[in-house]
Amino acid sequence: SPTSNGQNHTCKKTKVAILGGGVAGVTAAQSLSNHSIDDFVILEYNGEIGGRVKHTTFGKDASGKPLTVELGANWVQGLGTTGGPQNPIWTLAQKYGVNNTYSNYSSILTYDETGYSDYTSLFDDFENAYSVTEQLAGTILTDSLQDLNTRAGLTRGGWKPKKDMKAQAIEWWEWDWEYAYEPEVSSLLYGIVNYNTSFYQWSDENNYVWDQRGFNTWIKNEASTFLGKNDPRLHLNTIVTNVTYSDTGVTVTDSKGGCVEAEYAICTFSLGVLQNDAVSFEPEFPIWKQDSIDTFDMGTYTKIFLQFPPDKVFWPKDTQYFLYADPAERGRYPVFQSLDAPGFLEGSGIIFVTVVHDQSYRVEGQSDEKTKDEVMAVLRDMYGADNVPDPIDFMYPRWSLEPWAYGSYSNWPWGVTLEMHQNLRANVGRLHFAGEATSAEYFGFLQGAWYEGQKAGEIVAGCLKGAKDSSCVQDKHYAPLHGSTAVSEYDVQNGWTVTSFQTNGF
Ligand SMILES: Cc1cc2nc3c(=O)[nH]c(=O)nc-3n(C[C@H](O)[C@H](O)[C@H](O)COP(=O)(O)OP(=O)(O)OC[C@H]3O[C@@H](n4cnc5c(N)ncnc54)[C@H](O)[C@@H]3O)c2cc1C
Repeated sequence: SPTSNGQNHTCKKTKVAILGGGVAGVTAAQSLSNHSIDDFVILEYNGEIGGRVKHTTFGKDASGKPLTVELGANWVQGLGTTGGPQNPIWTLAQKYGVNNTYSNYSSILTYDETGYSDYTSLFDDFENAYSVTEQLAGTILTDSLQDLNTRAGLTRGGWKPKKDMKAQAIEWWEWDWEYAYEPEVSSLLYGIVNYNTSFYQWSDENNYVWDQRGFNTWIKNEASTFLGKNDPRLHLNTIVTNVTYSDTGVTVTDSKGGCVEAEYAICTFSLGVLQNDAVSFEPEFPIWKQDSIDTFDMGTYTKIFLQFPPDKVFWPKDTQYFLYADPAERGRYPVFQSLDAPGFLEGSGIIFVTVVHDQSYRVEGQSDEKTKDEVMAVLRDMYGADNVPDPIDFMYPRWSLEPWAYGSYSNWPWGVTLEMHQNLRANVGRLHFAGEATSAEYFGFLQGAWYEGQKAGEIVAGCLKGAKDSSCVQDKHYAPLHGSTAVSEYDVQNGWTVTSFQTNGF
């Protein structure tokens, strides 16, 4: 029979179509399951679940066995206290015995293009400024003041790196490394709130996962508590191309012409996927929704892996991090992280360097060879040309180009309100949204995806149980969105003498 989107075959019918099998998709399905709603399908682009929690093999250990490294999420961020509140990701990582080690951010040495150079005292300067900035964010929130960008916030605290490349390297370590964007474009208010919700609510520890089964082992294990082996509800290698939604249902088509007709759908595609029109939505999203998709930022975070002969490791083995201040370009190969350090992949000879945003685009757009040459030149500046042999393996992912992600994780641009963010979260008809980016409190983090997936699952379960169920809520959205200067204030005192726009339009 013809389907609602005109295709001439029968659609598979189900109650809920879950679009994407990352953390949010899996927790959404788990919520439905917990409500005894078992009639759902998960449509996933890749050949396995986990989404941006993704690993690959890289290099070899002493016995010739390939090693596993994480291309995406790598840390549990904000753990929690025993008996106290815990990050759900930490609870699950412990439940499945995921191997991890405390990231000691004090275990760091600093470098510039001449080699080792101790500028660690700048950390204290930054952190003093940051405390002032935190207070400021608190005032902005409680007094509903206008948001600032983080640059202005840091300046208020007395932090002004200007052209001092060492100070810029410190700032990159403290800010860009987490948000994947510069302070200039990041919200002071929501950047600080985002830090505090995880690190003050639970604990300020970040544990680095080096489990050789891969970090996504907890997702797979958790999914197997409600999905059977080869469960027919899990459709892997399925590329969704069209989502047609209304107030009565959602029809989803994939690239092979397969189709699912559902009473509800939960879309967990990344902000990058939504921004890049990788999937068509019919009807087009309402303006309030589309604007919010286009307003939030999708950051890119690229880890570049190198393996050296384990007996020729040239960096201090007892140290976790090495910060490099490039003399000309901020954020150019700034943080090297050793996996051949106590508690990690000891004896592996693996080190990796991380870049974000513009440097990610640059690196992801060029050849492996070119990037390798650049990184090697930096390492030889840091440690001396004679000490640094050629790597025996080299690899990095290209997140900004992945058609199922188009980036790594979202960031909150400055000046953007909570209402605008709510428009990103809110459902359109029976199409609901969840994922890292829809989390106001934990955007960018695994916990954000986890809570949002759970929330969407709860709402849809409530709706399926009966429209009167109190958990079946229409998400709030704001249209139009107010917040700029009132027209009456466009006057001479405010430097505005042209009045024609008021009579003739803009
Ligand atoms: C490099 C990197 C480092 C990170 N580091 C950390 C970290 O250390 N700690 C932390 O907490 N978080 C980290 N994150 C963020 C974390 O990985 C994400 O917040 C989380 O995994 C997002 O889950 P999600 O379910 O919202 O989205 P996703 O994992 O993106 O899930 C969405 C799913 O939809 C699928 N999909 C997309 N398009 C289609 C389509 N057309 N058809 C069918 N399926 C589709 C995708 O394949 C994917 O599986 C990092 C992310 C990256 C990339």
